[in-house]
Amino acid sequence: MDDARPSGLPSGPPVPAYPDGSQLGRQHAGSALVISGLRKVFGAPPREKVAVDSIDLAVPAGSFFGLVGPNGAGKTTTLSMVTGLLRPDAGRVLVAGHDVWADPVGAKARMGVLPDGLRLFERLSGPELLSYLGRLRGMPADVVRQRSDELIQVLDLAEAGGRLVADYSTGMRKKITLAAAMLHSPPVLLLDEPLEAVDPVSARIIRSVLSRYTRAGGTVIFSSHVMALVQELCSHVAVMAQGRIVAAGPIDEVRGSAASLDDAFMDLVGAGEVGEGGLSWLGSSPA
Ligand SMILES: Nc1ncnc2c1ncn2[C@@H]1O[C@H](COP(=O)(O)OP(=O)(O)OP(=O)(O)O)[C@@H](O)[C@H]1O
Repeated sequence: MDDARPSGLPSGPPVPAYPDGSQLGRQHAGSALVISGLRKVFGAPPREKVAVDSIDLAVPAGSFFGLVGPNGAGKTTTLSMVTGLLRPDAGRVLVAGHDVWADPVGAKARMGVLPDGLRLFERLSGPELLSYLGRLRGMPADVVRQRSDELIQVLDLAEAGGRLVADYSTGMRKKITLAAAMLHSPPVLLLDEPLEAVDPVSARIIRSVLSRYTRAGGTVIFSSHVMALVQELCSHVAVMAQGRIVAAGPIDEVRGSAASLDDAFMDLVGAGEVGEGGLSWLGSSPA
């Protein structure tokens, strides 16, 4: 184990190697994630929906990166293509320098994923699930056991003991999936709404584990609707609206002169206030 890393989490390569010899890889040698011209259209004309509209994005290695946007902006579709779950219509994705579609094994070994809609092996206990996934990744049994014990302890899942994942609460499901995502100590974590629908105690634990991971050199990319959380946790942010990236960069730059990230977000996505005349009936006598 690398002594420079905080204890309680598996060690691993914090700095990605960049074996991708392409111009894109060379141009972004300091990036944990590179997205170029990524596009996804659902349906067929005349009813097609451009969910992700040829986006470009570079996420610096070691950053805590928030992907924010209103409902339907394209965040989940983007993360699904980045993690190799959904085939893009066009574009390239490099994770730690490995092309997700040309070199899926290399890319997937370097990422940990918390996907939208948690599908788990419900009839296993938490430790059994981690053991199974670790062995699937080809990790030695003793390493899997040691890391799994530490993750279960740090994520406060030890009391669940042999309880089946099917009986876990939403917060416990997110935590065991996060443990599975971190087990092989990837340099990049991609998390779809890791803190939504999670109670404050579990949320605090998840936040602290993710902060420790970035302090140890890992890169976290997560989607969220909660602007205060993104402002507090993230070093960088990208704002998506209608399938496009409308702003991206260090959080202070994206916030600009606005009082908060929330205000900047409202300006960027063009959200309006409820007008004076709207909902005037609300609060009057029942009909
Ligand atoms: N499988 C699909 N088939 C058709 N349309 C889809 C599909 N998946 C997503 N869409 C559409 O693509 C657009 C982007 O959806 P997406 O789920 O990526 O947005 P999001 O930013 O993650 O939204 P939310 O914040 O609500 O989770 C939406 O208009 C959505 O209805």
